[in-house]
Amino acid sequence: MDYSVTKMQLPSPAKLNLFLHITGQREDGYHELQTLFQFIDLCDTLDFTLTRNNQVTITPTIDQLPTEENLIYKAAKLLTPFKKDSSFGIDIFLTKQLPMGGGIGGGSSNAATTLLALNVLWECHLTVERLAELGVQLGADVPVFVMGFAAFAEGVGEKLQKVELDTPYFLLIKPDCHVSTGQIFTDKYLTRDTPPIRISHALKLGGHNDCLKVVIKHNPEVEEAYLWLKNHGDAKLTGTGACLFLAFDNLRDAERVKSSTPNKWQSWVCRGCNTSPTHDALNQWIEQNRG
Ligand SMILES: C[C@@](CO)(OP(=O)(O)O)[C@H](O)COP(=O)(O)OP(=O)(O)OC[C@H]1O[C@@H](n2ccc(N)nc2=O)[C@H](O)[C@@H]1O
Ligand SMILES: Nc1ncnc2c1ncn2[C@@H]1O[C@H](COP(=O)(O)OP(=O)(O)O)[C@@H](O)[C@H]1O
Repeated sequence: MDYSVTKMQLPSPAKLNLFLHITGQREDGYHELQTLFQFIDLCDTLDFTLTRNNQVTITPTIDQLPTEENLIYKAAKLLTPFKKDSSFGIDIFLTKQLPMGGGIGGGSSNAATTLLALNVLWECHLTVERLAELGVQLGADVPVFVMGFAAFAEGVGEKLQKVELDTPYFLLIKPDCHVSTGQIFTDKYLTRDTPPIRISHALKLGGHNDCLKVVIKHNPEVEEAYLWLKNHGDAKLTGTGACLFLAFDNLRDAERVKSSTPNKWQSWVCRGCNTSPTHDALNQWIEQNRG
């Protein structure tokens, strides 16, 4: 055994798309993007317990989501061929805090956290690059969570260049609606021809979110929250929404605007991070449990 300890607890953070440009569409229908990913310290928690029964269990189940469709389960199944011992199984306890379908990548993050944890507990010994390559099959956002650094991303989000960004406080708001990513990407009025920019341009000048107009058209609740947040600064949509965010230099200002946020919207104050909290915790676990 690489490690005698059979339990591991890891945070599974959300991401923000600080901007999201759609630069084209591939023949398979998927869209070519340019985006700036940053993690935030708002996290789910996953507790892993290694077993010897060759089973994958996840508790509690997510409402209306069969276990086989849970991205945590799919991630575990992807790693099964690489287990050092075929008897290895895993019990996973999920503490969900991240809203689903909010454009903050909770499902993708859970999948990446599972890949990283099982790679160690099941002694698969795959590189993070290989895990990211496997992970993209589960979702375009999985690679950035596996690699664990803030990144300028291209392709469908899997071609990553590491970046160091300011780490502001963010006020994150979730309007009370669920945006369908598929519906946004199939809308004929979606802008798909934003000219590609260079990374230096992206870092200096930022960008916008091409999905905003179409998301607002389909979801009046997002428009209402966007207009409200815009009164306080440069409000942005993350991914295909529904979550919106606004950056602040200091915690006090972020908390002040949060306290005036209408109760009908969930809201959080969080901090941007350039390294994924999953990686910080995993490195600490490895350091503590090395033989
Ligand atoms: C838009 C982004 C930006 O970070 O974030 P989210 O809003 O989902 O968090 C992602 O690229 C979301 O990627 P991913 O998580 O794989 O999207 P999925 O829910 O699997 O995709 C749903 C559908 O959207 C379309 N889709 C998705 C990604 C992409 N680059 N082009 C697409 O055309 C496809 O039709 C796909 O079947
Ligand atoms: N472990 C998981 N956590 C959240 N959502 C999951 C999970 N597994 C599968 N899903 C599915 O993925 C969808 C998108 O989830 P999520 O990644 O949180 O949204 P988004 O990419 O919009 O931020 C959910 O609506 C749900 O059906």
